[in-house]
Amino acid sequence: MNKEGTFFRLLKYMGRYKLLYAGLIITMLVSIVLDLSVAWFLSLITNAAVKLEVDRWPILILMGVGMLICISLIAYFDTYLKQKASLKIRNDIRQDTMEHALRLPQSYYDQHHTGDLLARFTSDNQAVGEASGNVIMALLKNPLLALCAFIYLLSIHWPLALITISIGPLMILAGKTFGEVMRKKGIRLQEAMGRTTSFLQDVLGASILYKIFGLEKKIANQYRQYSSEISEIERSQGKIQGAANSVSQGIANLTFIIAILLAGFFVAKGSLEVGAMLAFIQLMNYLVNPFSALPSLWSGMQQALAGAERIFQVIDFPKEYTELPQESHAKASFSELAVSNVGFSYTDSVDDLVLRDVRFHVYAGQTIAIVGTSGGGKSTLFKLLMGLYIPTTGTIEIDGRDREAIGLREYRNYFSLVPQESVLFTGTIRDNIMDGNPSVHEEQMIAAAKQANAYDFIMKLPDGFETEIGERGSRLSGGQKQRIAIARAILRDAPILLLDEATSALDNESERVVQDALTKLMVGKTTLVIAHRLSTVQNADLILVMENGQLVEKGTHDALLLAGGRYHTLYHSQMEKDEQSLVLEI
Ligand SMILES: Nc1ncnc2c1ncn2[C@@H]1O[C@H](COP(=O)(O)OP(=O)(O)OP(=O)(O)O)[C@@H](O)[C@H]1O
Repeated sequence: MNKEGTFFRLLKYMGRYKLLYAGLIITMLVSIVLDLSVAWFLSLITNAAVKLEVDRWPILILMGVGMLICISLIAYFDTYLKQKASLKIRNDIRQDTMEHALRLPQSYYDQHHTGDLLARFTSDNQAVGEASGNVIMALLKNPLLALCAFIYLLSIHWPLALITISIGPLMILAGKTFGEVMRKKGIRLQEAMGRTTSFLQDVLGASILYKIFGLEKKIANQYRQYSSEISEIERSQGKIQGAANSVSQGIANLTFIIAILLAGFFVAKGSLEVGAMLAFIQLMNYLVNPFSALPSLWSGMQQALAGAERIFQVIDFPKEYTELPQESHAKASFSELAVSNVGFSYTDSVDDLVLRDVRFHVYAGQTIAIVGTSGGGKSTLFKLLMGLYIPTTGTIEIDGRDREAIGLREYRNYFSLVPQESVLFTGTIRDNIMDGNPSVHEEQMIAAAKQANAYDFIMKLPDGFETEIGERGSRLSGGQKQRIAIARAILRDAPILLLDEATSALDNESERVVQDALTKLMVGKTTLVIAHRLSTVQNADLILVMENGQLVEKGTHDALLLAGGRYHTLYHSQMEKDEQSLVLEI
């Protein structure tokens, strides 16, 4: 997107608050009038002093006090309204970004680091907020104030006014030159911020890992590099800002000196009053200052546009749903899941397929086990079943209808998932269980916890169901987290259950309790289970053996053993390993 496009999109957000901006324009106009009246007031005082008109002082004092009060009031309203506009726009953009983020396809999250996404919610959002309040209003006010001051100057002494205005084109040129460089630096800075946030998120969320592996020094060095990169860009931004200020101040001071020398000369020649000269000097401030502020304002705007561009990249990424889905309700039942000729590539290229010609049927109430070597495509198949990715070739149909015909949200309502390591949200145990179905009653929630073998341990916690579980459940053991996730899945009550090696990360005792909870969860459901331990899948109605993205065998445990193929080899090599480890343990 070009920067004009970005700017107009930002303007649309501002357009939502027309009244607020109308108020800001009014305060801006009043403040311009007040600024100019200060010049006029100066000339009144000076002329009264030169002409020894002492009797005019009471009225002049009253006028001065009146102007001071007005200036203070306007300054208050101006700051308040700018702040309000900026906060409202930041809030709107934040919410739009979130609504889009929630509808982004899984492929976005696989390709982007969440830390980078976070930076777009925070530092980019802040830059945009600054631009839509202070910066844009200053960019409007400054040229207008300069124009009004110029017209006033013309009425005082036109040759002097023309000399003074010559500063304008020079300042605009400086503003454009420095602004463009600042924009590029701005983009680099925001990207570096994104990288650093990603790094911090990884590291701070894995304190155990760096402590155990002694990675502190390595991480500190890496962070030094990230931090130095930010400092380096900020330093060079500082240099550009410094150069912009110095050039603009230089031009401003030069114009100022020339104009004052000439004004003094005209006063000495008697063609200009002393009061007019003072007013002239004050007006010159209003002409020169806005122009000298222009380069840095322009570069601030460019930086904000760089931030806005990064936010709009998220908002423009093709999303899964047009509307934010409503609270989802699991489907009551289903009859048949048909996977036909499914091929899939993460890169959308048929040369890069990680699944090839996968086909099988699952009927209501069956338990299907998916086994095979690492990297064979088991988890990818689950992602396709859950509608996180679309098959590159072939179809997945539930009761004769595919994902598109059913509608994505409704399609996902057929499924419930218990992954290898369950993801819980920061909050209480109750919040996490109720995520399965927020509309159930207390008794149903407790029953689900009991069925998931979680009730006893929850009751032993000081706050029971109200216990805060820490970041992603960090205050719970692996087995406890799995049991909370199972209680959540019980409440969801979806007809198809996907178990992705749900007990593989647990020790024997914990595995037994969780497996028991899973068995209860599986009652009356259709279950697809990814399993590494072949001993756990012997009772499955159908076992699918996957290798290199293909279904190399399928059948029951007994049939596959009899067939003496891949499953037979896998099974026996695992049995041997188990026996060896048993001997070692003894
Ligand atoms: N998001 C992704 N982007 C690109 N390639 C991926 C992605 N996820 C997985 N892959 C690749 O797809 C292939 C299948 O991976 P998948 O995770 O489905 O295997 P798996 O059978 O579940 O393995 P494991 O048993 O080790 O978990 C692998 O070659 C993997 O590198």
